[in-house]
Amino acid sequence: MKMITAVIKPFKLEEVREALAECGVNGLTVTEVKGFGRQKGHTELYRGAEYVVDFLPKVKVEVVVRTEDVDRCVDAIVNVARTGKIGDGKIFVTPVERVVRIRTGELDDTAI
Ligand SMILES: Nc1ncnc2c1ncn2[C@@H]1O[C@H](COP(=O)(O)OP(=O)(O)OP(=O)(O)O)[C@@H](O)[C@H]1O
Repeated sequence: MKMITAVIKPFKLEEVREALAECGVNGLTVTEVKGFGRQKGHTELYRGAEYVVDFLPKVKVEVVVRTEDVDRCVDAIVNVARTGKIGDGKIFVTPVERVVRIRTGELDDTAI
């Protein structure tokens, strides 16, 4: 099993959720985060003064999938989250050792 962590532009969340649902994903976790990549921050005007905003709002989507489903899910996220402009985000794939469904005690593949 692998954890796919996608940091995306917030307005892309709904499309990413739909794309993952079409891939058979049954659950995921969403967190509002801030970050920067090469995009860095930008300058914003607030009450007439200029402020440099160091961190931009992003959405982090975490989804654990079977290893054989990783490529399909990653492709699905890339396809809908890409605008072609800087700051489209990143996807990280990491190993997951164990999953437990608390209600039933089911484990791993059957618990995803
Ligand atoms: N190396 C990293 N580690 C952890 N989070 C990262 C990393 N790089 C980017 N992020 C997260 O992803 C978000 C979006 O990154 P961003 O798209 O700006 O990356 P980039 O590499 O600069 O790509 P682009 O050139 O398309 O802008 C960042 O705001 C940050 O939250």
